[in-house]
Amino acid sequence: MNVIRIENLQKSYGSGLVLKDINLEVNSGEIIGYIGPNGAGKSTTIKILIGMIPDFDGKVEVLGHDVKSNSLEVKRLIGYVPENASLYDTLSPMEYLRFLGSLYELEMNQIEEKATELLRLFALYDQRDDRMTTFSKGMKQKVLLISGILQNPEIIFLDEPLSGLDANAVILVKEILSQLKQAGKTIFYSSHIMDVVEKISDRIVLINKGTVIANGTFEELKAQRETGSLEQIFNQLTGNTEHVHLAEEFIQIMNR
Ligand SMILES: Nc1ncnc2c1ncn2[C@@H]1O[C@H](COP(=O)(O)OP(=O)(O)OP(=O)(O)O)[C@@H](O)[C@H]1O
Repeated sequence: MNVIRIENLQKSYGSGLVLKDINLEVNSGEIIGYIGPNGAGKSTTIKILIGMIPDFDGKVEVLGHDVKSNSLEVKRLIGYVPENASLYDTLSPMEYLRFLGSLYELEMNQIEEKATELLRLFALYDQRDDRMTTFSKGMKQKVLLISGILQNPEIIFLDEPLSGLDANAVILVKEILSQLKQAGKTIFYSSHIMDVVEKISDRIVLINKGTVIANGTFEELKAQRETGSLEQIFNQLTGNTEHVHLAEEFIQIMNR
């Protein structure tokens, strides 16, 4: 069953067309690794899917709801972990999670219990009432991860979710994602950390300059190329095979 359907999606900012013609279907229970170079349009796609960007061309449905005409229902059903640790950091983690939980109309005692326990699992229990202005990037990212799953959503959209996390937290999040998948959740996962995408994704969708240029399992993508790792496939498909020369040029300019 399709839980995400994207048909002929186009998105412009001013005169610049950043999503050219995206067509994509995601099945229930799949982990999609959504990858591409900087500026390819990954975050823009995710923001359209979660109903944050309403002005686009084409048809986008999430869990059977048209995101343009029914974005509130979509927002109710999905979880979103944004990139760049963007949260209200003058609040404490508990205040932030109470606020988020109440937007999702969760019971206050349920929010208290779940938030406290999830913060404990991420080693943030002792800081649960501290203002997040003093938090490191990774500590903020942990709070964002909790806020994306607090309401037990059907689909979880993660935009660079491992950003700033230490090695222990990365292992924990990878395990959480694979157990969420086993529990039937659909995960739309965008990241630049190729070895993690390679390991956790059922299907990898590679976009470049606003267009899907590859869509398949890691084994399928590998079978079409001579190269072995997803990082090498990514470099080959997005035309970046010049990194040694680029690095030499970089150092030469630096030394001038
Ligand atoms: N609010 C905006 N106004 C104008 N242009 C924007 C805006 N947001 C994104 N863009 C442009 O749209 C393009 C796609 O950006 P997007 O953030 O979706 O890329 P991305 O694939 O997520 O990149 P990254 O890997 O660097 O996070 C870029 O050229 C970017 O400059």
